[in-house]
Amino acid sequence: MTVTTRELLLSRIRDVADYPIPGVTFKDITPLLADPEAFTALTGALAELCVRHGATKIVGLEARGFILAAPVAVTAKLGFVPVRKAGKLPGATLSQAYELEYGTAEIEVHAEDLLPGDRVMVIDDVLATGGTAEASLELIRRAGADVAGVAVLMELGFLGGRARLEPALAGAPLEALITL
Ligand SMILES: O=P(O)(O)OC[C@H]1O[C@H](OP(=O)(O)OP(=O)(O)O)[C@H](O)[C@@H]1O
Ligand SMILES: Nc1ncnc2[nH]cnc12
Repeated sequence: MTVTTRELLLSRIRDVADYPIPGVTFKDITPLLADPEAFTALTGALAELCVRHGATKIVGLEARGFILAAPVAVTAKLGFVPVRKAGKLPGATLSQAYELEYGTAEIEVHAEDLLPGDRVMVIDDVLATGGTAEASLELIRRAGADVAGVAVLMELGFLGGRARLEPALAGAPLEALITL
């Protein structure tokens, strides 16, 4: 990704103070999505990382992760598997509980959508504490698939998510287009 593309993405992210809790600056990506040049550059850069790391399948994390992961999967010509918040998927699921920057949550996947032999790249908008990504890697491995890596638009470096995620990555790459 060029420096200009990184600057374009950075310039389109909006800071919203004190949301959803006082003291937390929320990084709103909607202005970036609304700009076709920035959105295309973003999905192209993430798709390139998926191909570079040999992914054969894309996992997107509900909800903001879906916005990026679906166009990335289409661009990279790979299948897309949704990891959803608990209680949303109709079939037999694997579940994983985890702690968020603000609260706790549980995510699920249809185990049959991930197969032994799949090399899965996880796509999300933000890596904050790393709890969501960590839980998704657990689900991928429990389904019998391999982890190709994790790629996010933004890493909130000051929250230490990279260090938390390291054991679960087990040598797989964590890619962030922008680190704040
Ligand atoms: O690294 P973490 O501390 O786990 O935080 C990052 C996660 O938090 C946000 O999702 P959120 O659960 O707020 O849901 P949303 O996508 O539905 O807004 C974001 O989209 C990531 O998935
Ligand atoms: N500070 C933050 N901004 C945007 N998304 C987030 N997800 C978790 N923390 C976040």
